[in-house]
Amino acid sequence: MTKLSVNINKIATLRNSRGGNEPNVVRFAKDAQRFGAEGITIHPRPDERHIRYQDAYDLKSEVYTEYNIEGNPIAKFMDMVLEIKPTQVTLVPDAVDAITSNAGWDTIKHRDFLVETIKEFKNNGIRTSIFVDPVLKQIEGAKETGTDRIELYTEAYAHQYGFGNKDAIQPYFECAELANNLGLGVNAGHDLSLDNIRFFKENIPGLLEVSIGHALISESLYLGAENVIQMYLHKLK
Ligand SMILES: CC(=O)[C@@H](O)[C@H](O)COP(=O)(O)O
Ligand SMILES: NCC(=O)COP(=O)(O)O
Repeated sequence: MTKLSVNINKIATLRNSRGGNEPNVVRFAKDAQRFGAEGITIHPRPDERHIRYQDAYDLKSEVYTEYNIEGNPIAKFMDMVLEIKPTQVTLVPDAVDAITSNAGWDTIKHRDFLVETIKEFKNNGIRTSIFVDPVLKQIEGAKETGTDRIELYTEAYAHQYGFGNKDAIQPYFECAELANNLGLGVNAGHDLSLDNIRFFKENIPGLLEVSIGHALISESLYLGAENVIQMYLHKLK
């Protein structure tokens, strides 16, 4: 079974554009879960341009599905995650000024840092996942870090699928198969959408969770959030 985790960053982007508290991220998270979402994802960035650290705290008592917090484990982020204790933390190696995530970890170069960081989260009962490119040696490196799961960075797949290039799934298939064999759980995310999700799901063995934000919120403007979440759940069956 593949769980759908709804990334609500974009709700905060809209809210922040006017000040005030509309749309309300806690209300949206509650509604998304009521509509069937099996998790809520947030990715607070150091400049807090969308989800703010305070939102992460406000959501804690309202997320009764899986709470996934993504981000670069700088000190402020680590303190916040260790205090909130979400279901899962996903480590993403973003530069401070990144517009959006644009690369996975080099799990070989940053092995020692990842080992230490992951140990700290796991000692606090938080499941860990690390964002990686679909490269076999990075999956082998991920295994060495002690992480529970990987999150496959799907931007390249989504982009190529949009051009009709279905072969773009191949490195993801191979990496997922390797991860399964190594005992690593497999998550995926970035630019997944109603158009490309079914083919991805059908071809990735043991896909445990997808986190989807930008497309899902955009599609919801046209079709409504309840419809859209139901459509994803149907495609993920
Ligand atoms: C790791 C990942 O792919 C997502 O968390 C994505 O980066 C969302 O972040 P933004 O909403 O800031 O684009
Ligand atoms: N981890 C990926 C995520 O949470 C959402 O990414 P996107 O759908 O906004 O590209």
